[in-house]
Amino acid sequence: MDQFIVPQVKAPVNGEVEISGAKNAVLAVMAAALLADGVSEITNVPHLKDMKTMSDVLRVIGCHINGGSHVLRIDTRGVDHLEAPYELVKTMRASFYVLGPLVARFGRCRVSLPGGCAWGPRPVDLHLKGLEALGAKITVTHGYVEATCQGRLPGGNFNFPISSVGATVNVLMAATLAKGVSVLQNAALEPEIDNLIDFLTSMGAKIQGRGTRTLTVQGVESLRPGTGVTIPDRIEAGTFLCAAAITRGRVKVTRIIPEHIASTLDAFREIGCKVNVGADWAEVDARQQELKPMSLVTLPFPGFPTDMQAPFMATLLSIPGNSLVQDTVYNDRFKHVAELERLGASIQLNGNTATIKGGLPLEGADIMGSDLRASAALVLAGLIAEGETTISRIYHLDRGYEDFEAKMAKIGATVKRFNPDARDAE
Ligand SMILES: CC(=O)N[C@H]1[C@@H](OP(=O)(O)OP(=O)(O)OC[C@H]2O[C@@H](n3ccc(=O)[nH]c3=O)[C@H](O)[C@@H]2O)O[C@H](CO)[C@@H](O)[C@@H]1O
Ligand SMILES: C=C(OP(=O)(O)O)C(=O)O
Repeated sequence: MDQFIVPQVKAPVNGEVEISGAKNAVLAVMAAALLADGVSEITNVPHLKDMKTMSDVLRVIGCHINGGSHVLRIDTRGVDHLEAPYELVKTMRASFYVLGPLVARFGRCRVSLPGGCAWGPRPVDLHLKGLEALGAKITVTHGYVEATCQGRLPGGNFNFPISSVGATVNVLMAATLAKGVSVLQNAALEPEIDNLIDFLTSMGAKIQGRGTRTLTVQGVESLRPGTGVTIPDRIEAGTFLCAAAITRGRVKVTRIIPEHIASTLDAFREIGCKVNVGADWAEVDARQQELKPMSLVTLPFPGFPTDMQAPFMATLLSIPGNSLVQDTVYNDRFKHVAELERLGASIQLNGNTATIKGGLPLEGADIMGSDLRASAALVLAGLIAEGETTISRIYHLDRGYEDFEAKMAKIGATVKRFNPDARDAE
């Protein structure tokens, strides 16, 4: 299994990074391709392990997938197996997105419950309740969800009791092929939902309320294959900006949509970084700045994203004084805390709130990635830890950061990949 070696940065990072397409947007759009018969095309697709996993899920179902550089073509004409197996779904939660499209288009499917939680329980009850509200019959047996309906889904109304990106994706996709009108209330507002709505609209779906919490969907009898342009990855952008803040350097991220990272930029301003923003770029400059601690609370969009919590916590470690980090989206998303402590960090965890005593020197150590963003946080901390930090289980990070080491190199940070098993075999 690959590991990263992260030496301490010799000088504050400085440079420009071009941001890739958002993996969380592509995953939803790939599943949505199942709603039509034919070849859908998605551009600005990052080369990531998650894209391969979703491609494997779609292939099992009978799709043919090809493409070129950052382009994916999904041909659904061969769909003949309405099942997503545990072996694949367990490795990536978003595989569960095939449930809504398959039951809406084919009237039945069998999809494994997503297992192997990265940091704690991540239920799918709202996906199931929402699909039931549209008229699907759902049973859960032996770890599989079976969804059926007679003919087309009737459609219906559903009020999400809490804001859920994944449940909104699944239920929205299913509603597009329902017989009647469906009204989804308290739908998620994340930019990835808008990206999905744009793709569904290109397929002929009739959706009103884009950008609001109430989506009204007039179901149609069939959809045509779609074309989608993936939005930039707001979490990748935020992570590279953290590299600027934590090393007191400067990073400009390009090919982004600045509004998508507004809350993250506000947090950088609050700790005292200079933030410059252009039409499709943003820059964090922490050179010669005295940074100050802050209280950070994660919230659904447009609030500060839970996916940025771990990378930002690493940043706060570098700032003298006490900072607070509260995750209200995922109360238990703190697997990185124990690993950061191995580097010498002082973090007190109480429920969903961490108190960080910043400004203490960090020392390189052997540490382990537990999930995608936790792994990114460990790399960031490694940049300022004295000596060398070795991070194992970086397959988590590979799920979501394209060309990570090359992009780090562009801003002057060394992140070396190596495989200890290959070395041992020599
Ligand atoms: C592939 C993808 O896009 N993943 C993102 C997606 O995950 P995901 O879609 O899994 O996250 P949700 O928005 O659904 O989760 C938000 C909250 O709702 C709860 N919940 C969710 C569904 C459900 O059926 N029941 C329930 O109780 C969750 O436990 C959590 O507390 O949004 C999260 C929140 O922005 C991000 O951290 C993930 O990176
Ligand atoms: C947690 C993430 O992804 P997933 O929901 O697929 O685990 C993420 O992108 O940070």
